[in-house]
Amino acid sequence: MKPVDPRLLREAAPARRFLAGTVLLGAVTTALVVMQAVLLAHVLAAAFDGTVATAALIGLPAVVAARTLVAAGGESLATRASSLVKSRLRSRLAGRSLHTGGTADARPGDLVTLATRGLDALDPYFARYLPQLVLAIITPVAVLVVVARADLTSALVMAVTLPLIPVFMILVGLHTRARTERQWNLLERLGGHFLDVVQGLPTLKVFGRAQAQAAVIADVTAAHRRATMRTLRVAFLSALVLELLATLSVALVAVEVGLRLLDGGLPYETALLVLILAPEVYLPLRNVGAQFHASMEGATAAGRALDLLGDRPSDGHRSAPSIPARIPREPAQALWLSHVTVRYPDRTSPALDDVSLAVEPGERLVVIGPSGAGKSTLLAVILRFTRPESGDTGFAATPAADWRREIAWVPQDPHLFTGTVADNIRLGHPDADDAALRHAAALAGAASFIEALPEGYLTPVGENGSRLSSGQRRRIALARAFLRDAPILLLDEPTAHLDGIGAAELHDTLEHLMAGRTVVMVTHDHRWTGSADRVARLDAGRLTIGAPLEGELMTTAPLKVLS
Ligand SMILES: Nc1ncnc2c1ncn2[C@@H]1O[C@H](COP(=O)(O)OP(=O)(O)OP(=O)(O)O)[C@@H](O)[C@H]1O
Repeated sequence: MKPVDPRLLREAAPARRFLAGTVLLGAVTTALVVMQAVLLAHVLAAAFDGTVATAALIGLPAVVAARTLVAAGGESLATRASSLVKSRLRSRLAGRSLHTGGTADARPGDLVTLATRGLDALDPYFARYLPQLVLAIITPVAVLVVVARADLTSALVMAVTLPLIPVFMILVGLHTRARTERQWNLLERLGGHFLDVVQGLPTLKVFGRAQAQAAVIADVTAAHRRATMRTLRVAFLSALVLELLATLSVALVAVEVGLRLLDGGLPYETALLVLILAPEVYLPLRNVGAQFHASMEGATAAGRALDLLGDRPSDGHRSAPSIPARIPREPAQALWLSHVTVRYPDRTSPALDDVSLAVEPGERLVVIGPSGAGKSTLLAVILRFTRPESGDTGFAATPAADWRREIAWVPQDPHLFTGTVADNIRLGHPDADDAALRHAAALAGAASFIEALPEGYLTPVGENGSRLSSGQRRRIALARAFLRDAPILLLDEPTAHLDGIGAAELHDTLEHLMAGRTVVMVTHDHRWTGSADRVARLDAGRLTIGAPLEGELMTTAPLKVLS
């Protein structure tokens, strides 16, 4: 990281007035530092001679008070500059995220970490580091000029030792940069991964991968902790060494001044002035080193935010299925519900009201119904995400994890996890080899667009597939289902939000996937009723076999209802 990031300063253009005020107050502080030293030397020298320098005695507290006020004013101006820059960067990040659902290089979780904790860390950069940087430039020069006019030898000693501090700081900075960047990357990964896992928890549960993800979060947390400790260690050590260097330099001036004072080669008041001013030459540089470490996190985060505000999401194209699916085994447990009622905690009317149905092995049941009728709730009961308030099911006695092994679920908006395309398909069957993976992708009609991606199957998909179109995400979810090769298939609105062409392209793939499996499909799309073995209708939680609505194709056998 450079001492000052020019992009960040450009971003701070609207806060220019505040920053200019900070620089001006820095110059005033320097003048006050010199005045304070001159007055103090005068008061002490007078006291040594047995007199009282009244004017200097009155002026001294006034100068100290003015120094305090100017320092407070400087910090307040710098904080206002920081707030302006933060809110500008935040709104640009939010705008970017809204338009793209993330960026090519950042997942929504990363953006949240950046926009909150990351940009908050800019306060030390603007409120303390930048003002201190100004002081570190103005004060040593001004003090050296004052000392040179009083005593050239001391000024020369200071001029020789002073550059050692920035040289040493640059060396430490180079060493720290990589560590801070690593620490920040890990924190971002942690934020992104956590959000990713929470969003995709239902999918992880169905595929039995939730525990594995918890272990990944634990690993990233531990790595972040180690990186933070390493960065802190370097920061503490470098502060110690800078302190030592500055103290030795002041001691050198003190020895040289003391010897000449004993010789009588230096007036008492001049010696005092040099001794009081000597630490002031090194202090601002020492402080800027400390503030540099405190502000690095914010500056790194802001740099990352500025990097991200320039990228574009990529897209691909669709492909058609080519290879026939193989016939899967029968489910081990019976798929039936008897008098099942589900009521959500804050609702008076039930989401499913006394629903009974049985689906035969290999049968295809299509459940249609308007929005809010309870279709997703029905799937949630079968997936064991929702426990019925009353009623019984054929799978209630089976442990949920075992039952879910029988199921492949393609949700309405499939969740893709951070990782490669291959990782996402393998969720369906973690031990599957590459050949099986490619076969599943081909069956899902996903092979050609995956192979056209920059790194093929090893291309990272971005958080929740932000680099893929919604049709491509759906095909990856279908590939997952093909690879899972489970006897029961649950489909939630498989062609929702697709135009006529998109839905038609997906139709053949879905037919392949459904072939030979026990299928429950919930949908608004009446076109699917034509190929169903049976059609059920859900209305306000009640499953009915009523007369088809106008335009509906309810040409199927009546629904079997368990008594
Ligand atoms: N977690 C929940 N808490 C409270 N009420 C819920 C919850 N989930 C669903 N509901 C309510 O239960 C009813 C059935 O919802 P469900 O999502 O099953 O319907 P749906 O037919 O799948 O709708 P859509 O087609 O819009 O997805 C609705 O009235 C809905 O508002």
